[in-house]
Amino acid sequence: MSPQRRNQGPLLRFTKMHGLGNDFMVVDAISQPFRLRPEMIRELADRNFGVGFDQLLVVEPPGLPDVDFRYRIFNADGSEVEQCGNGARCFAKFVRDQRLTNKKVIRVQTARGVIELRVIRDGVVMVNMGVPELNPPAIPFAAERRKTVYSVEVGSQTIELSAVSMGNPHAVILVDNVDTAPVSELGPRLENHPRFPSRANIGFLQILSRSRVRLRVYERGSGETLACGSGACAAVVAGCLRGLLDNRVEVELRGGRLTIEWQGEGSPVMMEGPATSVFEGQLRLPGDAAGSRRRKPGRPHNKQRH
Ligand SMILES: N[C@H](CCC[C@H](N)C(=O)O)C(=O)O
Repeated sequence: MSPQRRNQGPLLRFTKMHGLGNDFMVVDAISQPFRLRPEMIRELADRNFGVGFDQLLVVEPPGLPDVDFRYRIFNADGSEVEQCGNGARCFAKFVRDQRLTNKKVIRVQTARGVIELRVIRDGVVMVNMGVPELNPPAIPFAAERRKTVYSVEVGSQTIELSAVSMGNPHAVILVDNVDTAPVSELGPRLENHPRFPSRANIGFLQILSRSRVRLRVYERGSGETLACGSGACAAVVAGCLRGLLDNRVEVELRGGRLTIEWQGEGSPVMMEGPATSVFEGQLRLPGDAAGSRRRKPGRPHNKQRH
């Protein structure tokens, strides 16, 4: 986004937010026109040359009769994805702060279904994250049949993992100590493993007790984040299915704590946690930002399998 080109396009208003340090650029695409190519999203995600964020969250008008908004999610690599739990809490705070609604129970349509956001008080939101998907083809994960723990070959290693979808795909690996877990080495190799045809978020789970865990997540399309809401949900589901956790679990992430509840197969995962606004900003997009087909030279097109 060269400076001289910066002054050609429209001004874009946004709010910078985070959920336990998992940070977002949030855009109201109802009150202002907004459409960005993946390359532009990658530029805006850059923490030196752009705004800097793990995900871009976009608020759009509803596409279904019984929902309040459409909720679109883009990773820092520009890939559009199906779910973002920390983002959902921030979404609820954003639409109320921006006076787009005064509801305290907000139904939003994502790429993988409808989720319900319940504002407990300002800055604290409970999200019904939906029923986890465990059947391999729906995750998607390549396996002959559904198992609680799969063995996956990564180079010369065999990794034991659980596979869960919260709308987005997750692998969950048990570790003795998240502080020494091979997040940066194993995370990207599993994120892009062929058995995850849509890639995956990789969670490293340390069990402290039946109601307390620690978790680090190497996120699909963004790398390790300080917190991952859908990852916390997937980790609790995996731990419960392994018989290691009770129904209500405190998940300690590097950015803070989430409360996750799951009553077992067929029931939705409930997540409660904070949502924080940091600042409001505006930026001028390059004149051709809004989606002309001309590709920018130079940047390798990111490997996106969506
Ligand atoms: N990286 C994720 C999207 C964001 C999830 C995370 N930030 C959360 O809070 O759930 C994916 O590609 O599925």
